[in-house]
Amino acid sequence: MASGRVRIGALQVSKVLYNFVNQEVVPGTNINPYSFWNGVQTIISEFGPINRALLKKRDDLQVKIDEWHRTHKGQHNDIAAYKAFLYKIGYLYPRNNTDNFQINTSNVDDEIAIQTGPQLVVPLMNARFTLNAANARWGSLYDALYGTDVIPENDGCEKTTTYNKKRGDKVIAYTRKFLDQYIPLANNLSHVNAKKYSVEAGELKVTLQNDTIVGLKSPAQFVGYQGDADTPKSILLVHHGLHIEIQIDRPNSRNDPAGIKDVFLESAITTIVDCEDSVAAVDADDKVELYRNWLGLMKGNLEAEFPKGKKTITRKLNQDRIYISKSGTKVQLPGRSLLFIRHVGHLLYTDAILDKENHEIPEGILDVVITTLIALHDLKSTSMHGIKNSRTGSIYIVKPKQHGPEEVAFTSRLFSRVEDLLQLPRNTLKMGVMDEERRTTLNLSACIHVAKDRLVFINTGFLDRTGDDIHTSMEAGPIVPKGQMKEAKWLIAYEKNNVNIGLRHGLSGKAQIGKGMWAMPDMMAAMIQQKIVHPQAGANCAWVPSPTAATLHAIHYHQVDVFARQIELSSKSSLSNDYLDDLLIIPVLTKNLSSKEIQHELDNNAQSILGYVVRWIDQGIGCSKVPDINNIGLMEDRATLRIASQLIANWLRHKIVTKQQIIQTFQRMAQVVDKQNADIPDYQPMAVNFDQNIAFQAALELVLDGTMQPNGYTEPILHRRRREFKARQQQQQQREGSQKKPVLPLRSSL
Ligand SMILES: CC(=O)SCCNC(=O)CCNC(=O)[C@H](O)C(C)(C)COP(=O)(O)OP(=O)(O)OC[C@H]1O[C@@H](n2cnc3c(N)ncnc32)[C@H](O)[C@@H]1OP(=O)(O)O
Ligand SMILES: O=CC(=O)O
Ligand SMILES: [Mg+2]
Repeated sequence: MASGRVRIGALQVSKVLYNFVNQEVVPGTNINPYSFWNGVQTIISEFGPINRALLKKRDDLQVKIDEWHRTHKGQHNDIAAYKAFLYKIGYLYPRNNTDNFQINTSNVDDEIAIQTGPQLVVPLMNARFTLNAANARWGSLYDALYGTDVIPENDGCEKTTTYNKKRGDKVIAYTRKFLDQYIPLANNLSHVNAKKYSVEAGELKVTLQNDTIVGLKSPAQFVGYQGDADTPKSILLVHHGLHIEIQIDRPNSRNDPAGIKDVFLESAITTIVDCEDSVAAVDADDKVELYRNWLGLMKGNLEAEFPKGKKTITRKLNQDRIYISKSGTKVQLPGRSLLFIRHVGHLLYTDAILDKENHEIPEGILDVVITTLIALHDLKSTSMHGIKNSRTGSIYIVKPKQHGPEEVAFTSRLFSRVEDLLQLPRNTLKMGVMDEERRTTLNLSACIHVAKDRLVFINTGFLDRTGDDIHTSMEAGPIVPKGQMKEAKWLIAYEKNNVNIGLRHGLSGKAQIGKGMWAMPDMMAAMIQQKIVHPQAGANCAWVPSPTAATLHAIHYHQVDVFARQIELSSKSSLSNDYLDDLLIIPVLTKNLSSKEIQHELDNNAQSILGYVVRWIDQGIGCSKVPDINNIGLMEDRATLRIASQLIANWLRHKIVTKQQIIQTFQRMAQVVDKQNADIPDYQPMAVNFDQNIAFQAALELVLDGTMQPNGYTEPILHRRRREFKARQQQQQQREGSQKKPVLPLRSSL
């Protein structure tokens, strides 16, 4: 047995994982480590082979679909024939079997069941960001407006090194308007004219400039306050189930007539801490790093120390917020976002544990056993800091990249076995199902059915879903450029289908119907304009990339009453719509592209692939902001990489581009990316030696071998290449005999 491993029965567990579990996780859980590891062994031997069989089924179906397209050239538009074929091979499930049921999930926290609002996603590898995300339940509207393009930088309103009063005044005006819209005063009076907020006999009173004293149009919106009733430090209000806090601090209010220092919005109601597409975790060391951060969240003691400006900051989890209610009793509101954890999908295998045949085990199995063991600290309230995640005793797991009902059922059975192992009541483990693979979308009712007692969300992960659409139909013909995908008929149907099916099966009030990521982290004005479509479509939540985006997107849930919208949608006959035919429309090009259009698309994708991959391979960073060809910083993760690489692979397959053209383009764009990254310490330029640069080779491989990747996933190549990079780095360090440099010098995992 290799050194660095501990034998547990037939398993070989890496020491770093074994020690972490036994020394850091188990104490306080009342779990016997011996029984735990034995149980893990049994689960792996039972579920490992099924995992493998499910993956084989994916491949078998893909082979049949490829063959059908090859033998039915140009017939992909014959939906009836295509559909009949998909039913025949079992890709499509019969429709009517599972149509008539409601989900039955219980013990769900309010944040999921009855609150609507932004859902933040954060890479769990990065403790600094993760803490920020957990604390993003509450966000400053003043900061979110002042710091972003929602207030345009023109007319003297630029962001300057010191406070720009003109810009600040715009922020204040925007916020007062927000208050007038969602917390209106009686008699159509305005917060703009407020000079004092106070509490009298349990009611909020607002004194205006002309000394009129007015209450709220709906007095029930006033929930509580902090400080003295006559001169409160903060006023707590509520609208659409979301809280708003007016903070009053005259000396620090920049001469605001009412002494308002800031307005805080309840923002990231839920957060997904991510072990999947936004992280680069390729071995036991990486996995333990992730799990240790999750442990810190579940024990409430996660901390990160980092330099900011001239100071060193120590970031911790925020406490709950305490107010005095109207009637003088205590009001306690969660200070932190309700956390989900996103595991990896069924495809990944990890060498953190080897099975009896010396094979790597399915990483999804490792994720569920370890993260659930860790979450016992939350369920058993072992936190010394009074920090708690679920108040209903649930553990929220997002399971990504599942292909159809069989795979969802497999996950649910696996969850049950882990519940038994850790003596948890059935359905403690809740499942969020990413509707992000074609076979899941097409059989969504059946997927929900097999998880109906533990389902807490369905979410349109449109990025992976786009990648899967391209790969599945690889042989059908050349696919449209990325920018045109938004208008594709299948995608429009997919978004509607998800909401419809969610409502049909009674998710409203029990589980979230969620929408996808805003992938332009710096374009907040555009987000304010566009992302309102998510609540309008009946979605309880939608993904945002940052706390600032969460605060701004929260405004949309004040604008739209999602539950009212869901009732409206449910009463429409369209709820019974079956979008199947539209979902099957393949986005094949219908007109020839000019060589200029082709090269532009190739350049753009090459730049984003290289910009993302070089940080993934060399620095272990799984989510980056990468400029596109128009210099707009885009959030890139493995799902966006899947789209870009599959699209170019598809164009190569259909001779829209040549291999030579791709290589030349990648070499040219590597120089652009090298320039963009020149300021990163220790950055190794790709353009120095293309043949030897692992990141460059990985990027190219993703495209040139793209058609052969399972379901178009990027993980196999990324993981192999990152391991290669780490090994090379280690060898180099050994050669240099350097003790100083850590193996992963550049990871920003503070
Ligand atoms: C298809 C899918 O699966 S989508 C899901 C995966 N995607 C994600 O998880 C997106 C997460 N977002 C991120 O990783 C980042 O926001 C990026 C990479 C997009 C941009 O990162 P950066 O360029 O470093 O952001 P930027 O410089 O604008 O802001 C950094 C600040 O914002 C905070 N921040 C940014 N994103 C987040 C986040 N998701 N959660 C918490 N804090 C965040 C950081 O903590 C930092 O503040 P600090 O200095 O006080 O710690
Ligand atoms: O995971 C989200 C996606 O869009 O993919
Ligand atoms: Mg995804």
